[in-house]
Amino acid sequence: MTGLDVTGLEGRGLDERGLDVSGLEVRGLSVAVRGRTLVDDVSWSAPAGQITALVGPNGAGKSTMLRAIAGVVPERARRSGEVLLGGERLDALPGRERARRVALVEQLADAVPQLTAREAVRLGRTPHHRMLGFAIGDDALVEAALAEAGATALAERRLGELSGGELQRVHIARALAQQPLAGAPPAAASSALLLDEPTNHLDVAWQLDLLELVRRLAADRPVVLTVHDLALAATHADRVVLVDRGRVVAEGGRDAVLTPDRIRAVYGVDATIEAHPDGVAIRYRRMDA
Ligand SMILES: Nc1ncnc2c1ncn2[C@@H]1O[C@H](COP(=O)(O)OP(=O)(O)OP(=O)(O)O)[C@@H](O)[C@H]1O
Repeated sequence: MTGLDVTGLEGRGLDERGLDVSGLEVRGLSVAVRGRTLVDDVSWSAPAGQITALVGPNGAGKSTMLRAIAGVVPERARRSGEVLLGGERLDALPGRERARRVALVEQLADAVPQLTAREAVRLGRTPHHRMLGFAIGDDALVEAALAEAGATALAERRLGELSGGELQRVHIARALAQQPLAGAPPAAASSALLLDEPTNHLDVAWQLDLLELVRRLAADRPVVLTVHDLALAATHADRVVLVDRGRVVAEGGRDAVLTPDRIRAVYGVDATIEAHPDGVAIRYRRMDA
């Protein structure tokens, strides 16, 4: 089981207030579309070197938050607040530069079935070029990204033939290729990886595989993932941010955030939480049962 030490930031870039400026920090972020508030003045942080799980009921605003951090908002949306990475304001950066710093792997990431995995990963280099095209060094970065995501063996396969788990790896490789010097820390310390429901549609073995990959990637960058399985979040994440109706209900270590009281208040179900040496198990019951 992963330790959940929210104060374990020694050796990281702390500013004079003790905040981790090498990580991702969301400050007062709001997103509204046609007068409806989807994300309501949320503030939370995701330190580099840790996995931060964003959890909450359907429609709570998790995907909208990740998209807003990556600079993607719905049409006619109004966004306010700040997003900092390594102490630098991301929302002030041009889109292309921002895309190099923050990579988002979406739930239903669009996949052109005819593309090979290698071609799809190459597209990750797009924010590094003025026009569509490739530069010297791209090939090596693409191969490094494929290797880092454990997708080298898939390079020549077409996306349309891949399983959900294989496709997820290719999407992660593309996200890594999008960032500066993929696979070459410490430059990667100034980039962040956002994964929207990365374990969706994966069988348990693929889930564990993916979470091991995510753990490796989190070694030198902040990784934020959304997940519905609270036991998985409690077992594999270092930090948990609980979201409900566009707001942050709680943020911090597993024990502090995922309590039966909070689960009841947010999801409307009773939960029994058991910590085991190899993970956390949660049983749910209807409140009136
Ligand atoms: N483009 C959009 N225009 C208007 N409303 C939107 C748009 N995208 C999302 N919403 C609304 O914003 C709210 C939050 O959606 P979001 O997808 O962020 O939630 P979520 O927590 O990721 O949900 P889930 O767990 O079901 O994926 C929902 O009520 C959704 O209907």
